[in-house]
Amino acid sequence: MKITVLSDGGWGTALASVLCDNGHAVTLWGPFPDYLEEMRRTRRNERFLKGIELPPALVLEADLAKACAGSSILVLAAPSQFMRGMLTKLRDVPRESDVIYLNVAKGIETDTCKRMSELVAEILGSVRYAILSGPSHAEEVARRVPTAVMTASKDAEAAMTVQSVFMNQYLRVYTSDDVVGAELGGSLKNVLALAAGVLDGMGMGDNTKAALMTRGIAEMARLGEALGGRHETFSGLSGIGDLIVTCSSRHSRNRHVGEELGKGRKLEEIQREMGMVVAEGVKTADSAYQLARRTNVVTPIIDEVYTSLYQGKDPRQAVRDLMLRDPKPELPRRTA
Ligand SMILES: NC(=O)C1=CN([C@@H]2O[C@H](COP(=O)(O)OP(=O)(O)OC[C@H]3O[C@@H](n4cnc5c(N)ncnc54)[C@H](O)[C@@H]3O)[C@@H](O)[C@H]2O)C=CC1
Ligand SMILES: O=C(CO)COP(=O)(O)O
Repeated sequence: MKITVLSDGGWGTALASVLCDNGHAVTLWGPFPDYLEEMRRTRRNERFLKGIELPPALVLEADLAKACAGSSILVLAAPSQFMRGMLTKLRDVPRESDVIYLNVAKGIETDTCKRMSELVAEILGSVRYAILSGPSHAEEVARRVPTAVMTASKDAEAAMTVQSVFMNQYLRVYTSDDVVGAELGGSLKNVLALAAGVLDGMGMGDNTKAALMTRGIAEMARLGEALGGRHETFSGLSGIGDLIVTCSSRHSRNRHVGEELGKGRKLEEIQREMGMVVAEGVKTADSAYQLARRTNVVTPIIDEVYTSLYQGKDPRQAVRDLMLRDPKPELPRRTA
């Protein structure tokens, strides 16, 4: 099958390698032709996925129309804040009529607060859409470390196609029909990963991290359900699974940003140091905060991340305020 991966970040590159391993004809497109040329010369993507050799069969193509021609799956691998621009370019390019758009980004557009499926529908209309999500750092998938993810689509056939195309001995893929839950799980966990990093940076303990993750998933599920996701999805790979990996992994960019903030550094300086590498949670904290206001869902941790990032609140004060919220039961009391 011809499959095109749109955007040359770490994740797009790792997934392109999986697809090459699985014997597909894979093309990788990137937004910067000069950088694509450098990758073609070195057969590496040192900017976004260090130390990994690109598969010999992987085609690198700077022309979007050529890259997409004849493809059965277009993997949308741009960070979410660049997705609108990429989809707008894609609209003007000839594509197969039954092509599957597989989003692998984990974020919510700022200003509009749109999930990626909403953005695809707005720009491309009613098309076959699926999302791939779950605990999966590019650095490990590219090294063929056993990993499990899920793909969600309203179109059962599309989900099964994605499953069969990506699945192999080191990548296990489950299917689901909960697109909203999967999109929100993958996006909201990045905001909590920032908080987890802040705790690391401040030198807090394992108890604190476990409390954050447990109360964090409750918050994600509450907001996710209010926005149309299924509660059970947040107990799965795209919920608690991804939250665990992102809050604890040395590979996580979001946890890294949080850790530097927790050491007292400024956000602008940390992001400048990361260059073009993206930590989605920074923007998603804003969208998540807005979505919680719209739905009247109580999201104390997301709110503290938002005020620490955007209103200059001291993260130590944020932790104190979370600890001293009104006492509550963990679960509502059983009446019978
Ligand atoms: N890296 C990972 O392990 C995983 C990442 N994801 C998600 O995949 C999406 C892409 O992330 P990564 O591949 O990690 O990105 P990255 O941080 O490795 O690379 C940044 C990407 O943004 C593009 N870019 C930079 N400036 C741009 C601009 N001005 N206009 C258009 N494109 C621009 C770059 O070409 C590159 O493709 C994100 O939503 C991320 O949350 C999901 C699962 C795993
Ligand atoms: O989504 C991811 C792993 O599943 C990547 O997380 P980071 O963006 O924090 O690196």
